[in-house]
Amino acid sequence: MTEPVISAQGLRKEYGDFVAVDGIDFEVHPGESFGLLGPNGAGKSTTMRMIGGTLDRTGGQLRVLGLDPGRQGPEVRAHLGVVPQQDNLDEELRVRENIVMYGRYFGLPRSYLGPKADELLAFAQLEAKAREKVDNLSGGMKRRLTIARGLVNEPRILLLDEPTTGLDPQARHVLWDRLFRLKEAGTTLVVTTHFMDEAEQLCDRLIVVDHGRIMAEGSPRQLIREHSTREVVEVRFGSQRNAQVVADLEGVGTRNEVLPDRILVYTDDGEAALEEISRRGLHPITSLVRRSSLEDVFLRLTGRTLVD
Ligand SMILES: Nc1ncnc2c1ncn2[C@@H]1O[C@H](COP(=O)(O)OP(=O)(O)OP(=O)(O)O)[C@@H](O)[C@H]1O
Repeated sequence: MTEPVISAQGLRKEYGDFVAVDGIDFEVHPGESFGLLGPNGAGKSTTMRMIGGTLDRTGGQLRVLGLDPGRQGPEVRAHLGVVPQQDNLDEELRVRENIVMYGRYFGLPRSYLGPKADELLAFAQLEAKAREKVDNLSGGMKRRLTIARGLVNEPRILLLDEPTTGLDPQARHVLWDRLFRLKEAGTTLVVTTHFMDEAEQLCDRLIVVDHGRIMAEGSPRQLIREHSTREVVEVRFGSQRNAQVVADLEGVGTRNEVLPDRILVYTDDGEAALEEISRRGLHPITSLVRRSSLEDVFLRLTGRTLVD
């Protein structure tokens, strides 16, 4: 097996008395797309900042490309691309200049940066916007520019903190496509997200985190297989009746979850479960059968939904 590009053992971060990251272990291998999936406040950004060497850990071991980001921050950052949660583009500069100036911080020569900026603008589908003010870009374009900027030093690892939060569905798909291309080209991606669809789209392997701890680890498919059933039936009886009806649904699937607006019936055969529900004389206002997702895994592991 190849050496991991990131390895954490017992990684810990305390803010005063508060434990934000509570002794987590994980490894990221070259070329993989690795995810940290968890709700707001789970400790994902804190972990990313420790990897990027901008926040000191308070305990445990952390190695990034064989280096200690706590003590060798600049050396580590030379090989990393960072896409923070909030776009921090320079609004004073035009689109292309944002990439060039960022490259200057790395001490990269202008002869390299000119052609590199054009290559990255093409990659980010922003050639036509090269001379625009950053302010005139849409949210999706700003994210793509932040990613392009993060690639200026040809990083071995790209850290993406909540890459598509706040974007509309179409912009999210364009972004996922760009990230998929990077991964195909061999860049290791580390992605934090609280969107299960994003984790399923992007990640080969992920850790599910909650309250600074790892709840589970594996590929999306493995996690679903281990912690959920093949299918889920979602039935709605109206907010008043959901709680009454749940007892009548006992045994239809292997497990039920009652959410405020619906009941989830976990089963390997959704159509058969629906037939059983109507055989029992229960008539939901709406029903649908779907495949299990990482949202179901999270609900199973924590008793809560990912996005409140
Ligand atoms: N500087 C700080 N001082 C005190 N507490 C902090 C500080 N930074 C973060 N925290 C707390 O640590 C916990 C983890 O925060 P973190 O930002 O890592 O979570 P997250 O999983 O990335 O969530 P989000 O998506 O909301 O950023 C939160 O409860 C947060 O309030």
